[in-house]
Amino acid sequence: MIYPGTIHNHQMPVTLQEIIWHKKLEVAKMQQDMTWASLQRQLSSAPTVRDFSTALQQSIYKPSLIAEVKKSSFYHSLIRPDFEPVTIAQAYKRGGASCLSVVTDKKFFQGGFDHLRAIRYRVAIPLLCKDFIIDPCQIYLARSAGADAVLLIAAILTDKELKNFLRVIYYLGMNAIIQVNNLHDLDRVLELEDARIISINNQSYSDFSSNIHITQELMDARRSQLQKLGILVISESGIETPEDLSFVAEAGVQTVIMGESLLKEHDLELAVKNLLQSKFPIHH
Ligand SMILES: O=P(O)(O)OC[C@@H](O)[C@@H](O)c1c[nH]c2ccccc12
Repeated sequence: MIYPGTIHNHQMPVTLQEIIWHKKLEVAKMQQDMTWASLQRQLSSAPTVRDFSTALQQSIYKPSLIAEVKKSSFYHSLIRPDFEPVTIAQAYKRGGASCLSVVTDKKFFQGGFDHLRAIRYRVAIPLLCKDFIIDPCQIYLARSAGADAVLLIAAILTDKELKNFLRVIYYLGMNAIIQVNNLHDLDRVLELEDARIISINNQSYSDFSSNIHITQELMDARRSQLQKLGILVISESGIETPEDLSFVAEAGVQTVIMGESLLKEHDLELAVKNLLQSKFPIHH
């Protein structure tokens, strides 16, 4: 018989609640170490914003690609041991990625704002800050590190927080990408007046498994409303093959975010080129 006390801590699956619990501690510590004046100074010397959504819309590839710079994830452990953020970002750009997603969470993904900063000065395409945003100070820090867009996860924010954070992001001249993985959250986001980019996450927040049919399901349910509102839709998580890419494209998304399947390849530039130039039929 297994008693709860015999379960070792490292065997317990990570939950979204646990991530947020740690994120709250991280944010509290960040705020302790920071003054308003130093934040303002950092912001005023931040590199200018690049236009994330225009870069996606002007891509010659349909769907366009946001390639993700991510060293590891708690659910799939170390993805790329020879992780060099700038080298990876440069290869992605040469391959044809329109924008990059840079994971900045340290504890669960081994990312950091320093990755964002380093890439910003060396690679000339727009950058998304991929983190668990629960406080406006993270948005300010993302901007000062050179982010052009910030991810907001609908499942961890109230409607009021979503509205406030959107306002901060737009005030700083950036784009917001609002992530949803179910119809309830998609409908909440559609109620917001100024959502412009929505990302359908194919991932479950309970076991972090991915299923690209989530994209099809949500698109089938709200395709006309999304079109009418002129919202740019992204599909992310678990997109691995050219077939997966055309599957979500046929469901109606304009862009994909891909990380792990690219990062597993030795030659990243070639991996991106092969993916974007693969001739799978896409019917519209
Ligand atoms: O590596 P994948 O399966 O291509 O997925 C990328 C991205 O969607 C995933 O890393 C992700 C989804 N939501 C996040 C929030 C934070 C960090 C990372 C993520």
